Amino acid sequence: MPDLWSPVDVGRMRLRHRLALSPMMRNRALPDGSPTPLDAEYFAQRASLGLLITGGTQPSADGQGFLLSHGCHTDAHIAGWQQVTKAVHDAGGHLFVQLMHAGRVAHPDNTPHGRAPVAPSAVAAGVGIHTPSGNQQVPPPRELSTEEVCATVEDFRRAAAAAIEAGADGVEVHGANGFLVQQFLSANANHRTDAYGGSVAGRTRFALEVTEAVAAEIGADRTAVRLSPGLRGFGIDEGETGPATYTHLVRALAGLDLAFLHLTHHGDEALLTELRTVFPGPLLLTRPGATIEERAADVETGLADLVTLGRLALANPDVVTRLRTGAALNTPDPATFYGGGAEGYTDYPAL
Ligand SMILES: Cc1cc2nc3c(=O)[nH]c(=O)nc-3n(C[C@H](O)[C@H](O)[C@H](O)COP(=O)(O)O)c2cc1C
Repeated sequence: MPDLWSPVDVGRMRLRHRLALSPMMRNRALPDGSPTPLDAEYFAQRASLGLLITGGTQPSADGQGFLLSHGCHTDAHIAGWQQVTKAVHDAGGHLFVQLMHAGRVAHPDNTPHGRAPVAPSAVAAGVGIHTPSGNQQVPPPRELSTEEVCATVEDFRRAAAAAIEAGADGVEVHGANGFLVQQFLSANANHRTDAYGGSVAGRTRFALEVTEAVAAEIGADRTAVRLSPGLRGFGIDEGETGPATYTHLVRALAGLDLAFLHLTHHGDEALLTELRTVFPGPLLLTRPGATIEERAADVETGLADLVTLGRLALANPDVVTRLRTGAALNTPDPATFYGGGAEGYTDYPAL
């Protein structure tokens, strides 16, 4: 079995090792959502990770949930991302833009337009997120009409084209962590009676249509999807319907020849093993909070082809060199929390 330091082909990329930068919002875009030179510097510093995935980036104005998050749907956004992709490529890395529509995990005070969040159904997430006036409960969302669901699929398609125009190596569809795509997947958030709700096939339809639209636009070998089966949090509780939903969805995704599937482990080891069998392409695994040894073991046992580093790579931009040479690692700030609470998605000091 391969080790962490062996090369791997992923989509159009030949990567020198099996580590990748996990997507992490830093919430320091310009107020219009454009990336800045600080973003270019931040990603270039971490280029030795090879595959860098940006933090959640809204495909449309309505997709924004958090303060000062990035967008990828205007000419200004494209110009900003061009600076980032150039810096990353000059430093030898590859950049995938993570397209994230926050859905109901959003607060109007965090967006320039101030509109109410939208979601599959008018079911509140029941969580608090960081806003300019501190931690606030997210308000109940407005239910998307069927036409709006189709329009949202098109937003993802256009944003994927914009990411490629900006020089990105690909796009990761954010189907994890309780945001819009996972709200469609989860029976406790999706009470729709049209084709996008109800059965497993109905609840997985939006995730599939978004992925197919992105793949048709930019090529399947530049398209990835992140899923977090078994997540409890952000108002998501998939309960007994979860495993069947993910087996169905991943089986359908397996037919698309994607660049990679990114799974986050939330404790169901048997489901993870099953999904690994169902999906024949490259599998990127996030095992939150795991040690380097545990992450390396996921590659060595063949459970994953690549593994991410998140907070460790925030605190150590040169984490690859440190790991290769056995140098000491900075400990991530334990106050950095990614649960969407008061501390969630706020700035983190290391560049
Ligand atoms: C500051 C911060 C921001 C995050 N933002 C995102 C995000 O935008 N998209 C996403 O899919 N995951 C996000 N996450 C989750 C990480 O990708 C990752 O799953 C998590 O940090 C666990 O991995 P780790 O133990 O290596 O840090 C974020 C995590 C942190 C710490």
